[in-house]
Amino acid sequence: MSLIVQARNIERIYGSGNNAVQALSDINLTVQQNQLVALKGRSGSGKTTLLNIIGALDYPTNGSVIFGGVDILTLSEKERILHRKENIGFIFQSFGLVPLMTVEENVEFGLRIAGVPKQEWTKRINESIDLVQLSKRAKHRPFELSGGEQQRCAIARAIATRPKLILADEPTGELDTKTAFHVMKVFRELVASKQTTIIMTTHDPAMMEITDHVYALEDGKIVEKEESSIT
Ligand SMILES: Nc1ncnc2c1ncn2[C@@H]1O[C@H](COP(=O)(O)OP(=O)(O)OP(=O)(O)O)[C@@H](O)[C@H]1O
Repeated sequence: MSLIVQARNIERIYGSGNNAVQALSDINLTVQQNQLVALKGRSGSGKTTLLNIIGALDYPTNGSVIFGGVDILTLSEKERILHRKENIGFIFQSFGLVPLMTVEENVEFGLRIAGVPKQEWTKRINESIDLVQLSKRAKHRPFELSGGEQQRCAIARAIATRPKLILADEPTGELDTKTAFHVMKVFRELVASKQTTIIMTTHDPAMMEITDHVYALEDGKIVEKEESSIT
């Protein structure tokens, strides 16, 4: 097994002076390739901030993030954009779907941005939409979908590009229990087939059970790392 992500001594302070908020401090975390890892913690404990930093969407105040052996803080802005495009799939709470595009067009848009060859598109679109059980809604636009369906569309878009790493902020938060378990099963299959590594946040202990490791965050610090019973 080899390391895909290593966060070293991460600190993130928002603002300055009296308004400074210490969102993260002394974060050390290592994630092996083809694992499914969860971050848990109360609201405001720093989970999203950490995902943003690992995903090269934000800079830590101190510390470094190593991705596949490269310190991403040494990359230029252009290289960071390319790194995100080529290596990372994001499933975030705002979903980031394009309102005027149907489910399949949104997934296609993700493939186009990631630079996946055009001849692959149809297969990948059908496969990923089918995996999240959204085929019946493939021709619908986001405003015609429920919150959970929009979330599954965002998941389909992220998995279609087969990124090395998927960062998912509460990916099952909008889903009913049955659908949430189905999505976790899809995540496990992707990880088992060695297609990807997934770091997700969740509040749900039942979802944590399905992961390889759970990191617990409290006030911006990792307080425990649990091995899941599944592996
Ligand atoms: N842009 C910002 N400016 C100032 N403070 C911020 C900013 N973003 C987050 N914070 C603060 O940083 C801390 C960590 O926030 P973060 O969103 O990472 O928590 P979280 O664990 O993801 O919470 P939730 O489960 O509610 O999404 C919180 O105290 C939050 O108020």
